[in-house]
Amino acid sequence: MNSLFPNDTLQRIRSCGVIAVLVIDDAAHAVSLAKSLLAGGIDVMELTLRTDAAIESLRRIRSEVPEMMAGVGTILRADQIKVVADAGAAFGVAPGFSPGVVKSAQDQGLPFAPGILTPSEIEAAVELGCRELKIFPAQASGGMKYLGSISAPYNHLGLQYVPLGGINAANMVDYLRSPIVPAVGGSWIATRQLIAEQQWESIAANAKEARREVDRLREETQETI
Ligand SMILES: O=C[C@H](O)COP(=O)(O)O
Ligand SMILES: CC(=O)C(=O)O
Repeated sequence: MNSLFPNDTLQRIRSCGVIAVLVIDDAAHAVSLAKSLLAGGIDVMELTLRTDAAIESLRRIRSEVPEMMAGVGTILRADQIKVVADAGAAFGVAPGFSPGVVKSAQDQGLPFAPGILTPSEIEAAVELGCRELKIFPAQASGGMKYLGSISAPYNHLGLQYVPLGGINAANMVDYLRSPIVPAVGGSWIATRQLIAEQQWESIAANAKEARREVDRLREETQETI
């Protein structure tokens, strides 16, 4: 097996343009959260394994909000991959590159994007067969200028990068203009605090704002073709 993203999963991520990265403390909030994101036009989310509620939240969303594509983030150990795959995650990601985690994702057939920040990490990930990568922390490391520079030697490989870290409605379009970026990810749409306070309208409004940025960019690029 491999851990490549199937075309339809990648297409869904590209079409959404933004992955809502979530830290959820209470699985009872999961369904309302997913519905709020959908109301704002965001249908791809990443539940981070930073809290115990992430896996139960994934199960509830899969069963009650099937229109949402839910992946899992912050996968730090190889043994977590089976739990994530068994719970029905559409994909897995991590902030960094761990060969053991990548190999476990390949064994389980879970689409997986490791985090990279250096040429050596890109090369190690490519050597293991990865094509979809996360770049973290994107803004602090130099934003799209850094990503454009670091990715240049590998452009012939068709790698795809999802930037994460410090991204928001004001800077997301800088990344999305690049053909090597199918989507950005970020926690600004639904912060841990907004979720804990059940601020569903604010979350839907943030999602809508992000959606507007993606749509505006699409209109602009079509106009210039
Ligand atoms: O720790 C990283 C976050 O999950 C994603 O970055 P952000 O909070 O800057 O959006
Ligand atoms: C930061 C990130 O990429 C993750 O937690 O998976």
